[in-house]
Amino acid sequence: MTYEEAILARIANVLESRKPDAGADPKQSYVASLFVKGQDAILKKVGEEATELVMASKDGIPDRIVSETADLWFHCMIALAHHGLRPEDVLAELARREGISGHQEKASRSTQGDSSNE
Ligand SMILES: N=c1c2ncn([C@@H]3O[C@H](COP(=O)(O)OP(=O)(O)OP(=O)(O)O)[C@@H](O)[C@H]3O)c2ncn1[C@@H]1O[C@H](COP(=O)(O)O)[C@@H](O)[C@H]1O
Repeated sequence: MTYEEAILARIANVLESRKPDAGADPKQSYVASLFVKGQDAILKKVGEEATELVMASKDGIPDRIVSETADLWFHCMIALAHHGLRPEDVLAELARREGISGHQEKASRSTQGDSSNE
């Protein structure tokens, strides 16, 4: 496991420990408070953080772009955890896609009769 993978895995472990059935206190833990509020609250934060990243990117301030991207990734990890998924699942999917052009992937979808992205 790389240093970066280890960071994501450690955060994912902390997220698991913040779930209601793990006994985390929503008054003490931001993550626990989001889990208690439920999926809609988690997804609302994902949407807000995505919008904040868009604004930071338009402003072109590198520190803010990094900070807002961290916020977005973090809240995406909470959304994954809500579904029992882990960052390793996303890394595996990215690894599977490595070297496959997006154009090539889309073309192969249309020859398979997948019209979901038309
Ligand atoms: N990486 C993070 C992290 N990034 C962002 N945040 C929080 O996510 C929230 C982002 O919301 P906003 O930027 O919109 O700020 P806000 O207006 O204060 O938030 P809201 O009131 O709208 O929810 C803030 O409260 C941030 O502090 C994080 N909270 C926790 N972590 C990690 O999660 C771990 C567990 O956190 P707790 O569950 O709080 O102990 C921590 O040790 C960290 O490793």
